[in-house]
Amino acid sequence: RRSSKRVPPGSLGIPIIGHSLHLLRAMRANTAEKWLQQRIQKYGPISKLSLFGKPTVFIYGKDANKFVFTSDTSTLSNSQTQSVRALLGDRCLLELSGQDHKGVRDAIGLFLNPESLKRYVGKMDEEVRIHIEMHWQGKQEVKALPLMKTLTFNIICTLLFGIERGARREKLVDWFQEMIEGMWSTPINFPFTRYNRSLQASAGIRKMVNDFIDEKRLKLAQKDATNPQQDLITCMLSARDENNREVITEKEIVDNVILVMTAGHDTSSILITFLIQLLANEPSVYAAILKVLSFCFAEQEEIANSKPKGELLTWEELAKMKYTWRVAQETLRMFPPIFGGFRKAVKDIEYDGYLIPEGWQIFWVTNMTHTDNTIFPEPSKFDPSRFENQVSIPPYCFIPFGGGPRMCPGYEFARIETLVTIHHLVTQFTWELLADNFFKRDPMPVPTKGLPIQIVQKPNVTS
Ligand code: HEM
Repeated sequence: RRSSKRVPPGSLGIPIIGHSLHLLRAMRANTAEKWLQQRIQKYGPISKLSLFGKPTVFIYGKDANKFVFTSDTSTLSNSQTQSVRALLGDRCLLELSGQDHKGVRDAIGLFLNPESLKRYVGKMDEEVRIHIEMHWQGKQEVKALPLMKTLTFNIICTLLFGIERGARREKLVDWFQEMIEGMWSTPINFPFTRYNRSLQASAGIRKMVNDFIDEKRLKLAQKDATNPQQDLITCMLSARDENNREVITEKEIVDNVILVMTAGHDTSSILITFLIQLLANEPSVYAAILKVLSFCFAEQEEIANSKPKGELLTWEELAKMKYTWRVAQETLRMFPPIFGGFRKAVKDIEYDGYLIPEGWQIFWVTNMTHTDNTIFPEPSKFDPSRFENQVSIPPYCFIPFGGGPRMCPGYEFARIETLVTIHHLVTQFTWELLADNFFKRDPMPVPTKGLPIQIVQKPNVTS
């Protein structure tokens, strides 16, 4: 029986196209928040529209976030756009629910829980040092965004998947960039469309990941892998039920390798890029930031000076980088890499006096609570001290990593790679911006020119 409630106000727009082009255009012009604010003014806090071919309800605010992140699978399921599903695969975590979701998430979590991550800090540090030696030292100008993408991709390849440096890794990174570019595109599959190029890149990645799986399977059979949990692929291959049958199918391994690589490198690279932008040595432009920069520098310098030159960072030292992490959190508040996401109503839902019909999408947006001045006073001011007392921030209001059972499992991983990278950058270099700091959302926020910076290496560097 249908509820007597009515669906939220708004219009579903032109069939198929709906409001997707409006939203994508606003994101590219960096006016998506304004576009949504106009909807709120016109229709109120809950309204209907049509996005990526589906009727959708846009909701925002603390209660809306709580509803999205904590509703169980009998009410809401995860929902991706058609292009995301086609590119990442229908057995990746984003598509799974209930026990299927839990099983795969537990396997991935084996690598991403803080206990395991403690072991990775030194390796992560090595990767960052190699990267700085190859791409920063001896240079006067660099482009931060592409470099951070290379760094975070290399970290994931080495640490999580044990994929060695070389031609294959480089091919893989090219395909990833190509695939990601079409992820939020209109799914029109004709030769030369963005979506078509992404699909081709995704097929290339799939083939390569299948080859990695074959190699790791062989090593496992030869008992070469003394520690079956040494990388994520080997671990998923080793997972067995009581009858010694593989628990995770080969397709699930492929889909989730692609998901973790996508979710894990683009997001962190954007966070670090925005941190580099904020910590630029531009006192005339960023007088307020100068204080942040000097606090951050003092914290990192103290850690660098407390240890012998060349010694790798430790988990305990990362725990001391409290101020730097607050700067990163404030960066995530103002420039969340993930703009928002979708869930699907599994049944007719009554929400806030309205009916959300079964099958409709629900669109949640990070920025709307991050820039709400009742939660974060003076939201356009960059102020890391907001995070000094974490409990003062109400639950479900700071949501760069989502929340609830689907909350980003890579949170700690991202924290470690951000802190290690910023440690080396601020203790070894100063930098100035070489272009304006305008950015667009594509769909993640990216500085339009890739953030070119002029760098100066500090004398007597302690690294
Ligand atoms: C600054 C860095 C990062 C940000 C801002 C971020 C943000 C997010 C967000 C908003 C979600 C969706 C949550 C939801 O739908 O409720 C998510 C999911 C996910 N993230 Fe991250 N992420 C980051 C880094 C990482 C890293 C480093 C990894 C892996 C190494 C990772 C792996 C994943 C996975 C696998 C999911 C899907 C979880 C699920 O559906 O159960 N992320 N992330």
